[in-house]
Amino acid sequence: MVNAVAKFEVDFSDIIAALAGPGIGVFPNFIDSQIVASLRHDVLSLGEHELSPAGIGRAHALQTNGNIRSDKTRWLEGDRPIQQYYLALMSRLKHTLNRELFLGLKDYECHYALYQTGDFYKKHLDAFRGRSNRRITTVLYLNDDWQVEHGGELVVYAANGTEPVHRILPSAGTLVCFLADEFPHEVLPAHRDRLSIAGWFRIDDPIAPSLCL
Ligand SMILES: O=C(O)CCC(=O)C(=O)O
Ligand SMILES: [Fe+2]
Repeated sequence: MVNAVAKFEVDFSDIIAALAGPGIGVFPNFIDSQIVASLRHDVLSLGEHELSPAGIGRAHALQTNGNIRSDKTRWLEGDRPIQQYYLALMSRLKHTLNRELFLGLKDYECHYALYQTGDFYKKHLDAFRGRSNRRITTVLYLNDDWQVEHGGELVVYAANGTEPVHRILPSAGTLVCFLADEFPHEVLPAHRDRLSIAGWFRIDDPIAPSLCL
């Protein structure tokens, strides 16, 4: 099935415009529903022991802190064809971002995240300017038929304030993309299982080799 849909074309032009303009964009139906279903199937096929409590902070000082976030994650390493498909798609996006916006992105890393009932991720930034190699955050949601009453919204705040600028339902196929050091955001508690793939484009700047977040 993956091969049959691998030729599915994804248009990146709206993402380029969003990142060059406001620095954030929300793209419903970004990915074909068959692909989303395969990704969902892939994460649901993982056993309990294959998902770990999510970490906070830099890789070399990674700690888990259930007061800040309570989801479970698993990094995508291309173990199965559907993961390879998604990583290849993001690699194409990386090349397009570099070509169009001269961002010098070197790498992309992403993990599945499972928020079970009651799980949350308190307000945070994904990167701190000058102290992180993460430049752009992507989140793709995998949840069919998500309703407002299921909670679990991603609330994104203005760069310099407490004003929410986006409230995003984690609906299947929706992609959110934003500058990682500009937008504080939080995941509100979900009332049913909430699946996503959170990822980051990185500049692995040799000037700051030890900055890993
Ligand atoms: O799942 C989401 O909506 C956002 C997750 C997030 O903020 C993160 O993993 O850093
Ligand atoms: Fe985040």
